[in-house]
Amino acid sequence: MDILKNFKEKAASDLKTIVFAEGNDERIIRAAAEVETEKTAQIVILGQKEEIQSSAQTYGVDLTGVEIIDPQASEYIAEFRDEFYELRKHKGISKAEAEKAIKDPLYFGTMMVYTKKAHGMVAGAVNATANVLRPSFQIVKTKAGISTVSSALIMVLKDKSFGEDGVMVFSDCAVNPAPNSEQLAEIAITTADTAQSLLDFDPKVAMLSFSTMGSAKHENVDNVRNAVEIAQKNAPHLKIDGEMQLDAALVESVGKRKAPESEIAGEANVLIFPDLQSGNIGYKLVQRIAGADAVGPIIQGLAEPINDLSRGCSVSDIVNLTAITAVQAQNK
Ligand SMILES: CC(C)(COP(=O)(O)OP(=O)(O)OC[C@H]1O[C@@H](n2cnc3c(N)ncnc32)[C@H](O)[C@@H]1OP(=O)(O)O)[C@@H](O)C(=O)NCCC(=O)NCCS
Ligand SMILES: CC(=O)OP(=O)(O)O
Repeated sequence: MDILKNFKEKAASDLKTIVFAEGNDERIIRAAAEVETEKTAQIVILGQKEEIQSSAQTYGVDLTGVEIIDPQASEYIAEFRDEFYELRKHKGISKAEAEKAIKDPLYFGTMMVYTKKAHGMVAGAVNATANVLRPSFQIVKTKAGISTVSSALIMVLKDKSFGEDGVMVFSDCAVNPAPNSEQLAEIAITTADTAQSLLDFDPKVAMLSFSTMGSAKHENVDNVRNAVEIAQKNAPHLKIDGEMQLDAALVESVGKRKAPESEIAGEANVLIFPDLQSGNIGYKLVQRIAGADAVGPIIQGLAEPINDLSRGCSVSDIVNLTAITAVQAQNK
């Protein structure tokens, strides 16, 4: 799979430090050792040192070169508590609550990134997405010019006739449960930027619906139609079109029939789902039934690279997302 090889080569060319917050998971320990062997990042694992070392021995994995930090006993606790307190005191948090919060590995890892002790974090093999994202929203916050953080999945398909030689980008499949038109427009523009900056795509963005160019009437369709209008107005240089059904977005003959005026119908390489129900189900259908590799979710719009895994991830999913996190850190 060439694109993943490319990410790894790029990551290896300028090593970044990436935190794995979930040292209590076998896949994370195995992935840390693999990243260390492949030399695509410098890994810090969070957790209890003796426990992680003993697990590594049980799995027959060598963690030489991997740093282990215990958030419960780290020299950074006082610094992180004070920084986090300053960031959240307007929400009525006390210093004791701040200390309790930052001893949680997800908060501790996010504080490491915020204070530049690491370049990025990967988590979510054990924790649900909301728990991975909340600390990043509270601590590192959004990039300048972005108000809605979202996610992108790089889908590497078996059928090379779709997207760019079988590679497509799907969004938002992990963050925003029910985006309004403004948010959906921002998600489309941010995802086009991710497709451009990470994959060198000329993005052709289809905004998906159960309707194509007014063929059905419903408030959910209106939400997508309005989003298309906003996205086209805010980013006139991008090829963004819709609303359209999936077949019109992907199949040339159907695109010609249903959306003859569209520049991207039938050849979309970026798919924007109307909400999280369809996005999360959609990517998992393609991953599990069509046998695609789903790389991500890559979180887009945060000020620092912090990425989420699916709890169903494999060791190689973690290794791949780590390389992408390192490349995001290089591109900052
Ligand atoms: C991500 C998520 C936890 C945020 O939920 P929320 O209820 O808005 O969270 P909170 O109210 O605790 O908000 C935390 C902060 O993040 C901010 N925030 C929430 N969503 C945001 C977004 N998409 N972009 C930027 N900031 C966001 C809030 O404004 C808030 O800021 P503040 O605390 O400084 O005021 C929620 O959208 C969620 O659960 N999404 C679904 C995740 C999921 O289950 N995915 C499926 C599997 S991948
Ligand atoms: C991205 C995603 O769906 O994550 P999880 O499977 O952990 O809920």
